[in-house]
Amino acid sequence: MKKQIVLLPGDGIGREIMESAKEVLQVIAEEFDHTFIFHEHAIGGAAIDAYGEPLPEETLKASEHADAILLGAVGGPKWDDQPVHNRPEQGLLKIRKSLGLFANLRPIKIIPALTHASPLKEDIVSGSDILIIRELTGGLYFGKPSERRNNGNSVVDTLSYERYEMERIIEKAFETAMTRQKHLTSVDKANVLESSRMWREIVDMKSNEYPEVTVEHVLVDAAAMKLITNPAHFDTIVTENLFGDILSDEASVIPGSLGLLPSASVREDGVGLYEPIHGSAPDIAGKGIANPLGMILSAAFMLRNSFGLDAEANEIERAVNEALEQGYHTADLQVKDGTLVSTKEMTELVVENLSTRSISDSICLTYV
Ligand SMILES: NC(=O)c1ccc[n+]([C@@H]2O[C@H](COP(=O)([O-])OP(=O)(O)OC[C@H]3O[C@@H](n4cnc5c(N)ncnc54)[C@H](O)[C@@H]3O)[C@@H](O)[C@H]2O)c1
Ligand SMILES: CC(C)[C@H](C(=O)O)[C@@H](O)C(=O)O
Ligand SMILES: [Mg+2]
Repeated sequence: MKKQIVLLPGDGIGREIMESAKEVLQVIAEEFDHTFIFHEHAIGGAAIDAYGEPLPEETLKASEHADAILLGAVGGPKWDDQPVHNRPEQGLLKIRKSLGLFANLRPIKIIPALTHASPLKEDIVSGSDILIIRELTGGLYFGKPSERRNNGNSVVDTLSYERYEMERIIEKAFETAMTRQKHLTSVDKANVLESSRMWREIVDMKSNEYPEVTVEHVLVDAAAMKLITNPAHFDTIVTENLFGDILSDEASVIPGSLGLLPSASVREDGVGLYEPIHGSAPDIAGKGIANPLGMILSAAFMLRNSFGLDAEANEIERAVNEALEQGYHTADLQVKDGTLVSTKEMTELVVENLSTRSISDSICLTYV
């Protein structure tokens, strides 16, 4: 299989972990006889420095023509003085919006080798397998007006959604729930927000089309509490943009670190942008200690979801688990014993485990 993949490393640790994903994909390409052609482009702060804007035209054009896009992370204190409309983060919002990537899938699972890594009690997190489906191209992030008024003494941000924007993400959530445990939790703030009342109406209407799916409505504040006191309660969660952003970072304590979680941002035709859910981590950028596994697992997510390469994605996930099983971990993971490794070392361990598999497989085949 031949695929054109656009790489957008971005800023901070985004640049460090993108190297890891690239290396893993190169090994997969060799092992499985694929051709992955990488096209690297600037986004975020790096693009502001080089082109004066966070999403240059050539980055967007290349992304439009790609088979899939991998993104590291954007942002950092260097660009704090930029006006809001030209901050690094706007590059990310604009690429999501321009490519119509309205559905953000954020799976939260316990990695088998990491059952002890969560700060939560093991019996609480045990068996957790959650998919947060976050609306990604509407809500407060994109509503107009968004501005200071009255000589800077008042401010307005706008939460706006069109009906079709809610309908398509809710439809996606029902469809996805049908492939999972058929339990859908819709998260909103319908006790206060008009937008949430419309959201709830649409969920209730859609539920008539999916009688097999059990639906519950949970207010976002209670959902935040339940997510970490009883994560095993949840299967598929659907929510609007900002609530999904906050809940997914919170949910990362279930497996043990923000550095572990991958995501896919997709539209109806399956075109996707894949990125870890975390940011550019300015506090550790440049130190070579970032956890590359959320990025590597995002590459696996891309292979499975955009290219249908299940065996290859499984292979990466197996190699990640194996590296952790052997007792290696990066500094973000609070595991008692084991060996602390750098970003590069963790990447090499994953790569070695990919290769080991091929060697042991061929030995097995010889004996069979
Ligand atoms: N998708 C994105 O590009 C994205 C996502 C979130 C935040 N951001 C941006 O990143 C910048 C920093 O934001 P922040 O500090 O609030 O959030 P962050 O996610 O960058 O970091 C939060 C904490 O988690 C740690 N962390 C994150 N990823 C890690 C990893 N892979 N390995 C080890 N530790 C990791 C960081 O060191 C930090 O202590 C901001 O400019 C923000 O806007 C970008
Ligand atoms: C950087 C920021 C705009 C972004 C978001 O809020 O969507 C990030 O937090 C994320 O989760 O991808
Ligand atoms: Mg976020």
